[in-house]
Amino acid sequence: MPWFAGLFEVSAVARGTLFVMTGASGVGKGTIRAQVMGYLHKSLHYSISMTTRAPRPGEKHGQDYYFVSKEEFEARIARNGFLEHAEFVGNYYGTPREPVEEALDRGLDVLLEIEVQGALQVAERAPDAVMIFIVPPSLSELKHRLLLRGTESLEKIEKRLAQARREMEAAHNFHYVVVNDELGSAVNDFMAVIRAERLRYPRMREAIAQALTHDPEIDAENAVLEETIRKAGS
Ligand SMILES: Nc1ncnc2c1ncn2[C@@H]1O[C@H](COP(=O)(O)OP(=O)(O)OP(=O)(O)O)[C@@H](O)[C@H]1O
Ligand SMILES: Nc1nc2c(ncn2[C@@H]2O[C@H](COP(=O)(O)O)[C@@H](O)[C@H]2O)c(=O)[nH]1
Repeated sequence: MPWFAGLFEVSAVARGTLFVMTGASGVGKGTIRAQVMGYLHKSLHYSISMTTRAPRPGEKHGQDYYFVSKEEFEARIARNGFLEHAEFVGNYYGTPREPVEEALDRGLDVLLEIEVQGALQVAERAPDAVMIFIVPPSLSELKHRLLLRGTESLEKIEKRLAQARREMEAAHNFHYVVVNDELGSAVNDFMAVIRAERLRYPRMREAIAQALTHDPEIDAENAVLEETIRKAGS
């Protein structure tokens, strides 16, 4: 059997890739995600998380998060309804399992934007997931961004910053690191990771199978060219 025979047995839809973006609170994950989704909204499914934190002004249920009670969240934990979940500075956050599995099965890539403990759970449960760690240019800049964002009290900002120092020690567990200094460069780097991952061999099996086919129109032109060259040489 030729080496490429298996290429033709590719299932109709290749499973999508799971991309996990993590990093300290305030590093710019949500900002990068919004831009990336602007470019890739047709091929990348953003997983909407569930949380017990109260909505911030302007945040919408079902768009920014599913805002639920502690009881509802714990009931979902009990029925294994999360791909991952974690407690972060006094609230629960989690990724509902089913929509992620469904999108991956449909061949869509999926993006999670989650904190570090949850990302490490995904790395263990889904070893094929692509893990991307976002870092700030400095801790001073991280604090500056949280202060300017103005969505948390000073006390909560200090808690998030203390957590950030611990989280950055976990950076070695991730495949890629993107520095979010200048936003445009960070978005480009993030997009480069997605582009490169989409060119990995398992995703390119159909392209290789296609490369081994013939096109009758080009074959006919080739025959004419061959004949012309042969005549010119005789
Ligand atoms: N490259 C950047 N330069 C300057 N400011 C930035 C940059 N990226 C994001 N910001 C700003 O920093 C603040 C925090 O960004 P964002 O909310 O996206 O962070 P996050 O990592 O999603 O935070 P959290 O984890 O707390 O949800 C926002 O006000 C955002 O506008
Ligand atoms: N483990 C998970 N972490 C999540 C999820 N959704 C969001 N997050 C992260 O929580 C913190 C705080 O978020 P905020 O909206 O209150 O600022 C931040 O790092 C988010 O990325 C999730 O489903 N699981």
